[in-house]
Amino acid sequence: MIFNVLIADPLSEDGVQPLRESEDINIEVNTDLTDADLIQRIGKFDGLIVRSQTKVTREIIQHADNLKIIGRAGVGVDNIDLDAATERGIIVVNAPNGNTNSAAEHTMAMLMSLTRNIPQAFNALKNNEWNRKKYVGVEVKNKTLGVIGLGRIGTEVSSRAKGQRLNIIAYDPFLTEEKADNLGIRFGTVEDVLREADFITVHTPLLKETKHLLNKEAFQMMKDGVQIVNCARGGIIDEDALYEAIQSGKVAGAAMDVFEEEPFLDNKLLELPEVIATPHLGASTVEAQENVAVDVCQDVIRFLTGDSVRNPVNLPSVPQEIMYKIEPYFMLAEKLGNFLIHLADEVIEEVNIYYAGDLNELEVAPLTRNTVKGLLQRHLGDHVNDVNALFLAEQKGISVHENKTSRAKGFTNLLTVEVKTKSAVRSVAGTLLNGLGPRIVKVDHYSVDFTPAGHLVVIHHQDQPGVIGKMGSMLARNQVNIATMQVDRSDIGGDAIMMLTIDRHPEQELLDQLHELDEINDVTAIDL
Ligand SMILES: NC(=O)c1ccc[n+]([C@@H]2O[C@H](COP(=O)([O-])OP(=O)(O)OC[C@H]3O[C@@H](n4cnc5c(N)ncnc54)[C@H](O)[C@@H]3O)[C@@H](O)[C@H]2O)c1
Ligand SMILES: O=C(O)[C@H](O)COP(=O)(O)O
Repeated sequence: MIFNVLIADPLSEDGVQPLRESEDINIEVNTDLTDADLIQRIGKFDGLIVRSQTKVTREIIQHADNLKIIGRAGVGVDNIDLDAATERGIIVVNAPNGNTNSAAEHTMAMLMSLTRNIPQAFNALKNNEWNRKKYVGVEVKNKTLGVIGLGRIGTEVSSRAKGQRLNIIAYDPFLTEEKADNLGIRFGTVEDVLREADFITVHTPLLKETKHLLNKEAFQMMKDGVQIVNCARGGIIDEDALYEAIQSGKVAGAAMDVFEEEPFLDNKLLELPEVIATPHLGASTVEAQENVAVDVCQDVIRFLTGDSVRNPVNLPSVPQEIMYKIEPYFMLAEKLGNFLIHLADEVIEEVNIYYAGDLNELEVAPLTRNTVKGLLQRHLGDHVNDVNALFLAEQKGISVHENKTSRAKGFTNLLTVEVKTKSAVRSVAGTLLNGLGPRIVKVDHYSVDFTPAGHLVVIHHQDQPGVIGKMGSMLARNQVNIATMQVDRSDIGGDAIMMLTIDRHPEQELLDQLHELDEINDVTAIDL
């Protein structure tokens, strides 16, 4: 199968080259598409790669009938409707590390330009104005830099700012006093940062909680003459409030790389001499663009050719060394889900997944997604995948729980899936046998041992002499060959199970005839 990938924003050729060379992928580079063009054309693409310019809206995603992956060559994914992508089972990947250094360097350049009026002075000079008095700046040494958001870029900025002898106070919901001590910075609340800093730089994503984080009230809390830097995302600062704070003299200046509306042109902030700005250039270096293009294109290739991705945004990221250990269990998890859904006659309300033995030691979230995918596939078909399995389960009112235990009842690893419906609890357990692949070893409380593949028949019957013979003759009369067979019972003469693997799909009529036998309570055919 050949996959079509659209590159909708300019990307470094270093990243694009491997896509071009891939035998499995056809690329189209078209960086001039309007929203309407995209809506019209997106249907034929399996992959879409963008930077921050293209807005991948819900409407575009709704028209993306074949889209499997959206790659963002950069960090921020606020230009992509993640919920819409997840709901449609489209994986979103980004390139979170490739531009950290460039963004941190740009932040420092902006801070230093701001404090020394470099852009304004240069501009004046260009206009033949030699004015040394007007452009007197301030030193940063021994002043306090407030950092809001101490992730990759915030941390890099802090370490560079320490080199400028700035004292750092930072707030991040994941920052502890201990971590701050190790970084040689001070830990504070947002209010501490706002009150104590001489310069404030924001490095958070744009989220509901960070939208207008720096607003009128925040500016009021700040020191008089504070200077602000935003090289993260437009919208973290309320631009109207900033304008007023500068006009009132509360804020002495601002350096902005990102804006609420981009492109940022004809904006009143640009009329203020205290504001310096760049057109979203934080990641615009040769090195950063090579890095992010390579990272995102590699992930797109990996995904489309069946490998696991390194930087998923709408799936928890699992380190390679852990992925390597759990990947062999993927098929087992999915098959157990596929099998079990056939035993549940009513609407599933709850799924419990028990990880035992070796599995107890592993990060099992991807296995849970595969199990749920297997369960939902019977009714939702290909619409369900790793990305949306848990979302769809939640949407259908099914609660999913993971449980871990070291006791694997004689197996080195045991994966048990249990579903609860209004009136029943059904379960199946499987293991991965060295060299033999996945095996199902328990159906409800019965012990069995079969490969979860091919045409399976589960028969619940009464443990009486002659049942197996009757069943065998009936299949023989219908030209159905039995490949493997397992029998187990709860007690002598009590409820029992037969697990058959047969060589072809059985007709419903045959299943009905089996069911009509007095000793047989239930017959379920399952094709895996
Ligand atoms: N200007 C550019 O060209 C450019 C380049 C790269 C990245 N960026 C942007 O810079 C920002 C940071 O990128 P990063 O790679 O460091 O991301 P990151 O995920 O490593 O760090 C973001 C940090 O913000 C913190 N955070 C979240 N909510 C917060 C809140 N309410 N208050 C304080 N902290 C909060 C998170 O805990 C996290 O540590 C993003 O918005 C990204 O899109 C811009
Ligand atoms: O979030 C990012 O990575 C930056 O904002 C860079 O955006 P860009 O790819 O459009 O330069």
